[in-house]
Amino acid sequence: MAEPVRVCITGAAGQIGYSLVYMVGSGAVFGADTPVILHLLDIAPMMSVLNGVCMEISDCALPCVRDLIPTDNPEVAFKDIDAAFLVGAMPRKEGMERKDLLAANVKIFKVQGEALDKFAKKSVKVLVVGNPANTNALICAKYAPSIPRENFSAMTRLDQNRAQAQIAQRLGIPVMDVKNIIIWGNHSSTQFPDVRHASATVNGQKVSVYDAIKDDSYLKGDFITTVQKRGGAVIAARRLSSAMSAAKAACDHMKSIWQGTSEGQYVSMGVFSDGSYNTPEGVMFSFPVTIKDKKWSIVMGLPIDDFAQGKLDATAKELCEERDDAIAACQN
Ligand SMILES: NC(=O)c1ccc[n+]([C@@H]2O[C@H](COP(=O)([O-])OP(=O)(O)OC[C@H]3O[C@@H](n4cnc5c(N)ncnc54)[C@H](O)[C@@H]3O)[C@@H](O)[C@H]2O)c1
Ligand SMILES: O=C(O)C[C@H](O)C(=O)O
Repeated sequence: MAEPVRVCITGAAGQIGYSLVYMVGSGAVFGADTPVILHLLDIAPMMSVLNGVCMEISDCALPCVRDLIPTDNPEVAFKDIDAAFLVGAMPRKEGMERKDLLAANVKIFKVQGEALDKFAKKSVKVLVVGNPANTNALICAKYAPSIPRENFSAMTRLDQNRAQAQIAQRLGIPVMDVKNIIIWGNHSSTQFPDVRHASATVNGQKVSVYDAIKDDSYLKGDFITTVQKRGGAVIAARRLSSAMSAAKAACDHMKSIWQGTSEGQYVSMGVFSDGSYNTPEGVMFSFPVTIKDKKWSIVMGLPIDDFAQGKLDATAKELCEERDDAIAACQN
């Protein structure tokens, strides 16, 4: 068996945590032959619930789980970790936008950035799930200056999965036959789910999604708004924000980092913008990326038409506003 990977999951006593701890423990992310030591962080009042989660994980008798470390102490949670899923944060309620969570959540990511900086391995890969995810990831990285900023990313994989599922359902094909849908920008209602470069395999033939769907007004209208508003629709239906699908997407995201992307395929994640595609440098912008040896590269050279450029500009503007608000909130 390989060396154990130390994995921290924050908010482990919460909704997403309940699915995520199991999925990571089952070997779905780091591999069925890789033992994991799970560092599970939550706040002090949740320790009894967290102990219950640990009892259940233990009762699952998962071969990959080498050890469980439940704690409310960030030093213990982040000590020598290889990977972190930063989930612990307040979820939004009906009627809120994700950016309304900024004031409540951003300081958690400042404190956790400082703790990661002190206690985690410098090679740690940090995935931020807690909302507003892009801007929380930016703040977390800012307060962890000794860790390369490329090691931080924000989750837009749930949006990618949602978009892929919508197209597959529309075409009546399996989800795996839809490839390379892109989520640009913020994990918010300004995100741009883009199928212009995506392909679908229909009746054994690989064609562009545009040619397969043959409905411009759907692809430029309802498809985009459905994906943009899917989180809110789940909240309206469940009275709770998405959890199982969020945990699955977090696993997909970290698995892409750990195991790389396959030839010809890309995935979307919020990463530091280097100004590519005329986006503002330094914000955590969701781009299509390929990954090799745990390092991501933005897919370059995709044509951007006027419609797409308008969408990219709108989500970029929101990310700049969030960044400025977050930096101000951290100084109070
Ligand atoms: N990026 C995405 O696609 C995506 C998808 C779904 C949910 N989310 C976000 O994920 C976050 C968690 O959602 P949830 O449904 O699991 O919420 P939840 O309220 O069920 O669980 C959150 C957990 O985090 C804990 N927590 C709070 N502050 C903490 C801290 N400082 N350190 C450690 N733990 C802390 C809470 O005690 C709780 O157990 C929310 O912000 C939600 O909006 C993001
Ligand atoms: O929408 C939310 O607030 C939760 C999450 O970000 C989601 O997309 O489901």
